[in-house]
Amino acid sequence: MSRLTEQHCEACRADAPRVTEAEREQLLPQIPEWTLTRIEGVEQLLRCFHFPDFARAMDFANRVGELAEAQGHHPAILVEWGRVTVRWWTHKIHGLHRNDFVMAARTDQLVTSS
Ligand SMILES: C[C@H](O)[C@H](O)[C@H]1CNC2=NC(N)=NC(=O)C2=N1
Repeated sequence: MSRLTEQHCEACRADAPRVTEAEREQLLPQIPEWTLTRIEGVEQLLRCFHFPDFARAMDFANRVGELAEAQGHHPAILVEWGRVTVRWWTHKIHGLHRNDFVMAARTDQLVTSS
């Protein structure tokens, strides 16, 4: 299987499977900076990105938004002075799909490409 950064999101349906425990163990090492968390009962991937000021935080958030639009899969993004918090989960299945791991890895690439 190719690396997460080389993959694209698939169209998500309400009956799509959540990632299994085994898949999670296999995928998490590719996104070591991300935290597995549960918010209001929904499992999500979370990472905080740090920047020198608000303008560069906003610029990064906009690039995450462009990535989301291109892939048809969207995060929660909190923009603060010097910090952007990104959370990925799949709304339709109220949990984690492979898409969320792909998007977390692709989000990391935006930092290294900035
Ligand atoms: C109609 C539209 O494609 C769907 O609602 C997409 C939009 N982006 C999405 N993003 C996320 N994170 N989860 C979804 O279930 C989802 N569904």
